Amino acid sequence: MLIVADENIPLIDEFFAGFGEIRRFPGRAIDRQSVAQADVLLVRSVTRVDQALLEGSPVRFVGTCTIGTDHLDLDYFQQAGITWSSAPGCNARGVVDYVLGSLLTLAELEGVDLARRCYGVVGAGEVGGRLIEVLRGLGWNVLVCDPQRQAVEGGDYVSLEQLLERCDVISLHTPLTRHGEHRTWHLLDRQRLERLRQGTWLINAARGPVVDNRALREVLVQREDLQAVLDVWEEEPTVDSALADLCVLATPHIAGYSLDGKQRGTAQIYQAFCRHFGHAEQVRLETLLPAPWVAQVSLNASADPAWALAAICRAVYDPRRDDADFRRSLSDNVALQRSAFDGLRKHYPERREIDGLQVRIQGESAALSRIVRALGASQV
Ligand SMILES: NC(=O)c1ccc[n+]([C@@H]2O[C@H](COP(=O)([O-])OP(=O)(O)OC[C@H]3O[C@@H](n4cnc5c(N)ncnc54)[C@H](O)[C@@H]3O)[C@@H](O)[C@H]2O)c1
Ligand SMILES: O=C(O)[C@H](O)[C@H](O)COP(=O)(O)O
Repeated sequence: MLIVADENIPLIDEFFAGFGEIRRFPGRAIDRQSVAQADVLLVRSVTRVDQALLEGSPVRFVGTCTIGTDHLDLDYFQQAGITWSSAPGCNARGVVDYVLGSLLTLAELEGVDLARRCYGVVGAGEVGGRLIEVLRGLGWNVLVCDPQRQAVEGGDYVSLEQLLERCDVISLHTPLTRHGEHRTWHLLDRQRLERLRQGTWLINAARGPVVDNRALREVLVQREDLQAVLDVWEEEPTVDSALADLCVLATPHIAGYSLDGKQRGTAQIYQAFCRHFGHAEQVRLETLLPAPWVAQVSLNASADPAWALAAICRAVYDPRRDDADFRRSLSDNVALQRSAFDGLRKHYPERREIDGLQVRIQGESAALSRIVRALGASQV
């Protein structure tokens, strides 16, 4: 069996070495020639997998070690009888940690109390659902827009217009879809951006084109009251550096890049591969993840809760470092800028997830215990 894989998929040998030859390529360089003899294709989000790539190749299984599937032509797979799998939820926690870190940064810059803001989560799936749970666990006010879920479940959802009208923080967690009643391409278009409440914080860690980037740049120039955090870009790896300059935090599509999340992505594809080819699973992710650099933090029960929240989150992850690395990499030379974007992602430092942390509270504090619980960390 020949397995062609994106070179940025971690643990590929650990999971797949027993099954045949593995050939690695940079994701953006995977072409018809690379897959001409492949039985299995394992990709990340940067490889467009469609008829133009696969027609005439022997590929019968495609795995993407990502949550997003907008780079796959699923209609073609069905028509061509190609089995595929993504890795639902694999890096959802990483995105939640990114949003938390962004909120902490924004709160510090503007001197506001996070508990007094109204949060709007657009898309309540793996990422949005976990985020809602954390924010509500902290006792914060959260409104949710997810028309598909609303249609199936009924319940406590609001329309996008109501959410934009009432929320001071908007966090986007929809897939990128270009067709249909609920398409998300330019979901936040110029009209909606112009209507954002005074002082709104907008966070996009979904896909770049969910926000009209050009309109956002122009609106941010006109309205200094708005604050934007962007992890994803409409033409990435090309970045509108004028837009990046206007953002409070700007990062190169790394919101979900926890080590746990990336390795979980490979493990999920391995499991789908084993199911498809009828192999027993021999490798377990738990045996491969290294011990985290910071396993435990200790807080005194007298700590101010807002300070404690920041201390716990930042012990694990602080997006300001990613923002600084990204800003240093921006260049007017498009080729250099694109390769820096990919380089930062390829050499991303080890980062773990907040819910893997142990928190020791010296003394008794119901408020601190609630924060630890809400974050999904364990109190010891
Ligand atoms: N920046 C990153 O590193 C990163 C990491 C992971 C995922 N993502 C992106 O985030 C997206 C969401 O991930 P997920 O795991 O939560 O996906 P998911 O499929 O579990 O959930 C998406 C939710 O969005 C809802 N939705 C779809 N269209 C909508 C619309 N028009 N308005 C409101 N809600 C809508 C769906 O009903 C669903 O509940 C992924 O598709 C991916 O593109 C980005
Ligand atoms: O969809 C996802 O899972 C995320 O956007 C993921 O972080 C994409 O990472 P990439 O495949 O581009 O390395």
